[in-house]
Amino acid sequence: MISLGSVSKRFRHPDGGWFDAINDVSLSVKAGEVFGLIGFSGAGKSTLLRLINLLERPDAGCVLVDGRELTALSAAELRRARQNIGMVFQQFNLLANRTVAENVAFPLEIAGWDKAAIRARVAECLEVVGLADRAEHYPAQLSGGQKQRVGIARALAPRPKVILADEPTSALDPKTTQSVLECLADINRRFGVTIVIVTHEMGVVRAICHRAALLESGRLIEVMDVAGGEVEANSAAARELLEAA
Ligand SMILES: Nc1ncnc2c1ncn2[C@@H]1O[C@H](COP(=O)(O)OP(=O)(O)OP(=O)(O)O)[C@@H](O)[C@H]1O
Repeated sequence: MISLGSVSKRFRHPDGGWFDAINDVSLSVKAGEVFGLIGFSGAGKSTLLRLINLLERPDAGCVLVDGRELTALSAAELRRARQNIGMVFQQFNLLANRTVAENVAFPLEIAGWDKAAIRARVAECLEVVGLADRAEHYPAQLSGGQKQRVGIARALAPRPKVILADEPTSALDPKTTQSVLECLADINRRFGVTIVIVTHEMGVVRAICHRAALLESGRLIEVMDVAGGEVEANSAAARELLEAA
């Protein structure tokens, strides 16, 4: 479903030099997989996630999603291709002056859906995340976990094949974290949506990932399998993260 071929991304330092945030990373994510990107702070996890939908454009390498080479598309084609890729953010990024239903409707309005189809799809997605009774509430009236469920419903609304989640539970307490991860796992199982999730916690990898890539200083260290809730890791960096968990 997702293939990154030798992608690299560098940023300019304030001192004028360059900083390699992602260095020659290749990896593939299978259709229907929940795939983690894990590593310590500054490892390049968020940058790599944003390279998948070209929110960051790689300086080198290619990005394929669902058989399309995003790096080769025109701006208009890329806008359409991105409708196939939902995104969930750490700080939820909800529109404060829109109700829950209006937030979920937002990407469908942008995509030009008609009003009746939007109404039906919003109701469906709020049902999936267990917030049907909050449709007319505003974000400020919700708990953190509920806000993130709205974020997930909004990402799911355009029927994407891929959802990218950037530290979706980092702002939440452990119990709420569990329920938000279950919500994502449920969406993966029921609709076969491929999910890539950035985290610095092995607990998150154990809870919902099928595999996870470990990043360090912008490089891919290893791709770990997760079997029966146990992470199979070989590198010293992975063992350090496992011990910290
Ligand atoms: N737009 C940018 N301009 C300059 N430097 C950037 C930019 N985005 C990221 N970086 C740098 O690239 C490196 C990787 O950042 P990134 O956010 O991808 O790491 P991360 O592993 O997600 O970290 P964290 O867990 O702290 O969010 C960091 O050193 C960061 O300061």
